[in-house]
Amino acid sequence: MLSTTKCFAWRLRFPFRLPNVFSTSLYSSNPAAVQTTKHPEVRPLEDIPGVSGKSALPYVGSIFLSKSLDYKLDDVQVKTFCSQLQKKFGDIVRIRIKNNWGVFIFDPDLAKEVLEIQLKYPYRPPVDILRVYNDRHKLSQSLVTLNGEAWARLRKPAQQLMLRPLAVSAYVDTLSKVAEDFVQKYQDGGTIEDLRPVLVDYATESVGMLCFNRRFGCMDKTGIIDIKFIEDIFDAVDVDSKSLGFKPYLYVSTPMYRKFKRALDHVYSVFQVEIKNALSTLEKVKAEGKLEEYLEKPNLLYSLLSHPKMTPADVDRTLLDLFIAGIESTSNTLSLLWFELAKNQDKQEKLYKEISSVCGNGDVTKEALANMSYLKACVRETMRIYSPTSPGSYRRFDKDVVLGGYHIPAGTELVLCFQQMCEDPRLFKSPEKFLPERFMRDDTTLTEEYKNTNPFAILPFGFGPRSCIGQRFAETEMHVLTAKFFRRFKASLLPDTNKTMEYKYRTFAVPKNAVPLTITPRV
Ligand code: HEM
Repeated sequence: MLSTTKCFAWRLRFPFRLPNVFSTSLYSSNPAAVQTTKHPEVRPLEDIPGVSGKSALPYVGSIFLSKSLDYKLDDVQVKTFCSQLQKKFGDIVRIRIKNNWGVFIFDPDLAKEVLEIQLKYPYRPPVDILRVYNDRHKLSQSLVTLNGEAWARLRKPAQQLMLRPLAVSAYVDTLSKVAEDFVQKYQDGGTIEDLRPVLVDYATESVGMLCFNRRFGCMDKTGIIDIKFIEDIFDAVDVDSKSLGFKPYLYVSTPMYRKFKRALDHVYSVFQVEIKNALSTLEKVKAEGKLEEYLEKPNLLYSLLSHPKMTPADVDRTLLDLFIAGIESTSNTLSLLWFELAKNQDKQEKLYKEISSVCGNGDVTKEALANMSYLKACVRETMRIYSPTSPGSYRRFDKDVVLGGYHIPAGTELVLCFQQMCEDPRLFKSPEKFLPERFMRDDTTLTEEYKNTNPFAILPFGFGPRSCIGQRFAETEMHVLTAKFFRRFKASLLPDTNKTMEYKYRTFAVPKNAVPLTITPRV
């Protein structure tokens, strides 16, 4: 029998915490709006298959529901919980979330309907512990702690720079040298004891370049950022996200908050120095009349500072968000991708052939990457097998809407379970297999039934105005390094390595155990 704490825990393992739903004012549906959406064919929310009886009671319903499902509290419990909901009720499920209703969606066409509802300011629950830290230190809030107009004001300038198509070529230039240094480190081959930490170093070095146009020295351990602190930040965010809404750190200094504060103080102090140095370099090159030449290289910091609507404080907070979000995400996805490539030697060979034929004797350029469709399919397939976040995306509308013929009152919490969709054999044939070919239109090795995938079943970076702002950077970072590395080395798992990857969620999917790799230089 699960304890009450455990029963609640599923609710708190979402990558981005659900909001405090005790505030009824947020959730009371507007009767006028209900009327406008009513239609003879539109059925009420209560008709959505889901909980009844005690499990439908406000506040305590989720306890009864959890008891009625056979799920175990483990690191992938949100996944287990969602799978059980789907098994029991179907592809659209209504459950109680505190005093509100939550609707879980397992059908890509319904997910599409949700995502296509235009919202100027899509809401996402803020990263609370960071919000509190900022308040306490009288710092401005940032992308991950803001919503509404305040969020949009910060998002717009950063998005213009980071997600425009031209950004990719700038990123290739930025990242190529970092990736080359990574590959050089292993030029003689040998064994990498654990992939994750070395890829964390690469990701930190890369995102340091994005933010400050300078090398931090993470890959040769002379770095000014102590990576341990980044992990402490994610640990604390993770613990906070399981806190059942009880936040003692709001009143007393808890060990968890102290850990978070110590880590963020460190990162923030490095940032202060970096920003100061970057500004004095700019002053210097301006005084020397070399600004134009200096800015030939992409310079996010300068571009954000020059934006008329960004204050220096906004810039500093935006860069900090990018820096922190940018490390755990790509390093873990890369670890999982390389594990799959080492496990599936035939796929690795196919990738090697693509890289060699596209690059010839030349470098991995932007043009070359544009022609590496198998590489991109490998990354996509990795994110299908190991959904980077669990269970998927979250939406909440401030007006009533109709979805799949059901009336959804304003404030209902909608959870789009992409993780389950990605593992659904109706949507992806043989979902347990690593088959990048399913995303290759021109490939003839798989039959059409493998390839008939619905794009709304796999959205690892989210969708729409609030999707991942780092998507292009992250993809380029993974593509450049993977192309350079697998062109140079053949990688295999050690003979006693478990072929089933065990992983957990710490906001992002993280391998539970060390991932060792043997690498042999290709001649
Ligand atoms: C494999 C790599 C990555 C994955 C899978 C990923 C995934 C996501 C997802 C799912 C979201 C939330 C989208 C939503 O709520 O609809 C998000 C938001 C965000 N990501 Fe990423 N991300 C990755 C890499 C990065 C990188 C490299 C950066 C920074 C350079 C970054 C910065 C951010 C930021 C700042 C947000 C919040 C955006 C906002 O609220 O406006 N991410 N990411």
